Formats: sequence, structure tokens, C-alpha cells
Amino acid sequence: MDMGLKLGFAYRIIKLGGSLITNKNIPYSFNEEIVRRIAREVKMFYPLIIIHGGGSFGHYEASKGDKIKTVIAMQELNLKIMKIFYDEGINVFPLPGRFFSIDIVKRYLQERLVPVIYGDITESGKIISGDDIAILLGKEFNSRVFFATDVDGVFINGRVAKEVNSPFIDDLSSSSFDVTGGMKAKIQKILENCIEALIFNGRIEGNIYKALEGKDIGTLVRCKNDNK
Ligand SMILES: Nc1ncnc2c1ncn2[C@@H]1O[C@H](COP(=O)(O)OP(=O)(O)OP(=O)(O)O)[C@@H](O)[C@H]1O
Ligand SMILES: C=C(C)CCOP(=O)(O)O
Repeated sequence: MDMGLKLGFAYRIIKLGGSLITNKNIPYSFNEEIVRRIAREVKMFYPLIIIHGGGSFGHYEASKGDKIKTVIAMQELNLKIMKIFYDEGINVFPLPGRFFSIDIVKRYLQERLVPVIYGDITESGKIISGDDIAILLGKEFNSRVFFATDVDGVFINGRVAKEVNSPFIDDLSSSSFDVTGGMKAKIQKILENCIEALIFNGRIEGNIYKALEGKDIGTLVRCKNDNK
């Protein structure tokens, strides 16, 4: 099994996709039971950095163009996640994407907190994707980034690919609200930044635990000359 050397590093960086924690086709639909199960699966791992996306909260409001509703929707989604994770015994601390910096993340970790960073919007209306933040963290900590989504991996020619090294993938997008480019943009950014990422289905019970442990599930995305 090719776990990738990057898994040997200490940090577990996981992005909880909006497609996993919400139903992206139904505005403001939150998958509470899934989030509770995710909390139980991630809690054995530390240091842990969590990022979450906008799903049918942020993407829905952003697609309608109101920045204040968007920022509130993201705060609402983050609060729902925070409460569940804290209930499950995880010392989470929120970090809105518009205030993100590597230094702040390091400070949280020094306090033994689990940063929960999220996709966001700035006062001038610029969208900040959780994907970009996850990728930056992967680079900074030289760690594999785990993208938990609602699909088994990346589909190419109708099948889940074991590994992807190019941005040419099938287009299965179904969400009408996505404002950050969906799966295709995710893959492009992972490859451009030459980090290593695992895209997998977080809806299947046990998968998040398996992924964080280094099990060979989903699709590994990495650039071809990435021999690190
Ligand atoms: N070739 C493909 N393989 C896998 N999924 C694909 C493909 N093309 C499009 N998709 C879509 O990508 C979606 C996941 O990407 P998306 O960016 O919506 O995820 P996310 O990170 O969970 O969302 P968010 O941006 O809200 O955090 C899947 O629900 C699927 O419908
Ligand atoms: C839509 C907003 C506000 C954030 C999007 O973040 P992403 O879902 O991680 O791309």
C-alpha cells in the first residue's frame, strides 16, 4: 500500500466538505448525525486541524450575492459543528477563514486546541474557499490533506480512480449553488500546489477513521513529479 511519505508527519489536516456535512441541493440542510459520527471518528487523532466548507449554507447565500447573509450563514454552520464536536469531547476552537493565518493556527495548536477553520467571505465580498486554506496548511506542515466528501473518490471514465495526477476528470457536478468551482477546481489547486491529498467518501461509517489511519481508500491526488 502506498501511504505516501507525507503521512509520516504529525499533523492530520482534514477538510469536511460541504457535500458531506450538508445536502448541497437543499438550502440550510445540516447533516447532524453525520457530523456527530465524524466527531467520534476524528477524536483519537491529535494534532488535528479541521477545515469545513460552505455546503448549502455559504454557497447558497453566496450564489444569491448577499455578503452579510453569507457571513452569517457560515457562522451558523460553524456553530452547529462546533457544538457537536465539543459535546463529543474535542477542544475545538473556531477560526473564520477571513481571519486565517498560519501563525494563529500554530498558536491554537500550542494551546492543544483543535482549530476549526471555515470557508468564508470578506468585508469586500471576496469568497475564501476552505479548499485553499486546507491546501496552504498541507504545504506548510508538509502533510497529506484529507478531503472528506459525499463521493467515493474522483471519477474518471465512470470509475473511481485510485490515483489522479491530471485535472482531466468527469464532470458529475450536481449542486446548483457552488461558487468555488467544485471537484474540478479542488483537483486543479491540489496539483498546482503539488501537495498530496486523499479524496474519499466520509458518508461511509468508519471511512474517516480509516483515512486518517492511512488506509488505502478513495483517490490519492498528487502531482506526477511529487517524489517527496
Ligand atoms: N469527477 C468527479 N468525481 C467525483 N466527484 C465529482 C466529479 N465531478 C464532480 N463531482 C462532484 O463533486 C462534489 C464534491 O465536490 P465539492 O466541491 O462540492 O465538495 P465539498 O468540498 O464537499 O463542498 P464544499 O465546497 O461545499 O465544501 C461531489 O458531490 C460530486 O457531485
Ligand atoms: C461559500 C463560501 C462562503 C465558502 C466556500 O468555501 P468552500 O466550500 O470550502 O469552497
